[in-house]
Amino acid sequence: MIHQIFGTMTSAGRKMFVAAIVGFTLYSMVSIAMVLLTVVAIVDVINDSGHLWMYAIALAILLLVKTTSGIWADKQKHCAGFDLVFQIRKQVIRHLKKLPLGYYTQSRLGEISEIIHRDVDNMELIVAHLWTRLSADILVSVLLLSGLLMYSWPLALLMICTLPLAVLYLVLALKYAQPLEKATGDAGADMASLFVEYVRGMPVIKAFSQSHALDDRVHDSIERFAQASGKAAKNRAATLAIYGWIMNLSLVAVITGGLLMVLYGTVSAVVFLVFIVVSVEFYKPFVALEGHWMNYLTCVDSYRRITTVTQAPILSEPKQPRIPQGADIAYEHVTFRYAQADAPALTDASLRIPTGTTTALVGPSGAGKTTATSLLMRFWDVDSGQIRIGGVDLRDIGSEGVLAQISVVMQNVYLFADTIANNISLGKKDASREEIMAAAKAALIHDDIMALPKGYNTRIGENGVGLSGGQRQRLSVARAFLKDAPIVVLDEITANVDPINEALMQRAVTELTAGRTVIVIAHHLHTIQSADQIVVFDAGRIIETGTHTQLCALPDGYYRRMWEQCEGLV
Ligand SMILES: Nc1ncnc2c1ncn2[C@@H]1O[C@H](COP(=O)(O)OP(=O)(O)OP(=O)(O)O)[C@@H](O)[C@H]1O
Repeated sequence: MIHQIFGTMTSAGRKMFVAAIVGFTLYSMVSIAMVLLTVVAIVDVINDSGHLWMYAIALAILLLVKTTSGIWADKQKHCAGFDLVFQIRKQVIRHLKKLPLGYYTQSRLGEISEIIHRDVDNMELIVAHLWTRLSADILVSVLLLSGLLMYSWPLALLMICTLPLAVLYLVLALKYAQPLEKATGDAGADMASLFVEYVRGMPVIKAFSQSHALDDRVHDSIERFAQASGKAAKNRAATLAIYGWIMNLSLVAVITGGLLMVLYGTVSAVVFLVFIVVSVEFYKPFVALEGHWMNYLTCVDSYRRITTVTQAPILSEPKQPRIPQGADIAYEHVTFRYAQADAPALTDASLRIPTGTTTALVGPSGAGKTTATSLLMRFWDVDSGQIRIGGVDLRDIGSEGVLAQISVVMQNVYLFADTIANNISLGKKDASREEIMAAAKAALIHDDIMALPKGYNTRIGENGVGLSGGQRQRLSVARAFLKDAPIVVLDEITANVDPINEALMQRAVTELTAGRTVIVIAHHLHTIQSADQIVVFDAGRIIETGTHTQLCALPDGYYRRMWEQCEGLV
């Protein structure tokens, strides 16, 4: 981890890191020099040497050097820490962009946001608060100890007599603390992701307030986090107290041994006094060690979570992407299984969709219709077989190339907190206002937009401005018009819009799909009778393919039974 973190920092960041260590070393050395000078001054002034003003000036100069080096080192350490956080955050975002879209349906958004915010911020601890101080402290301690050993080695040995035991205790205690810190971090990430789910699902939660299912999960997660962090905090407090006690036994040893040596005349009272004062300075880094180590554990834990994003597998992209010739689609013996699933969602599926035709995918819930369209958009790559657009394998076209060929109109339309115009121009970033308006007119949403307070410049979400379900769907049709891709994937509208909106949507969609290759995930059989091809899925397999008339003519066919049931209901 340490090696990788240093590799992530820029050379300017690394320079600031070294500068911070130099600054803190200077700061600590000057602090010790001031203490020693004070002791010498007291002895000297008591002996009436008359150097009082000289000592006062020397102390004032040292104080100035100490303050300046402290401020400088502090600034350098924070800048080095920010450099690291900035670089890691950029790395995470770069990788997030490369991840297949399928990753986002699997992974929880709250968790990703928690990693980008809290875990990446935690990495600043490691550089700013841990390594710079620790490196400087270790350097100063070694220098101090060498000096004191030369000054009076018996007292110096007494000063460090319990230190190895204290450090050994700390190492063991922190090994014990590691799973507690990990549990706290994981519970925090879990709680954050549930909060996001909770806020996003608020309308549903309110509508089904009887069930309280998510309420209970949120409360459980809060409790789990409180319990985990409480346990970790108790353990920290106990570790700190015991560690401090073992270490301070050295101080008792120095005082007792030193007093005996003064009594027997082995050392002078001044040497003894110097040792007591310097011991306090010597122990300071070791007192801080516990906190440093805890920070280190936090960082290791955060780094582990960051790598779950930065090392998530990405789809391989072609060095020289090929451009499809035409908009016909071919599925050849496609098999695909989701990462955590036992059975494949699609098995040996083969299908040909000629350019400019409409194909409806039908079948019971969970049959594999959405998976088939997701694979076409390269949200994931197939496990075996291949999918081709215009005769070229999707893996040779590359993710960007594939998505450029396809417009998607889904039931759940995501709108960004931006202007209506920018929401439409997602399909074509450099679109002019005229092009945006033409697309909106074609999608029969122009009049609705003009009725909004600022027309196309109205921001979604501002002053409570929103769009109805039907309007949102037509806005997504406008996006598709603007994108003008040769293939359209359409999730057929279910009954969640009113008849007027549904009729408008149907007209807009008919206009959009004319002349394009269209795949419709069909929920109503009576809307797809005129499709050029109907593909029936069941348990991940394509079991029937044909026109409505052909499929109805199949004796005991699956589609025929579905159709008869549907007719019966009508
Ligand atoms: N992200 C996912 N991770 C794991 N399994 C999934 C995922 N998405 C779908 N599945 C599973 O894959 C199978 C096919 O699902 P798919 O969504 O393709 O069916 P569908 O025919 O579109 O269903 P529906 O009409 O209800 O949308 C189902 O068993 C489903 O549980």
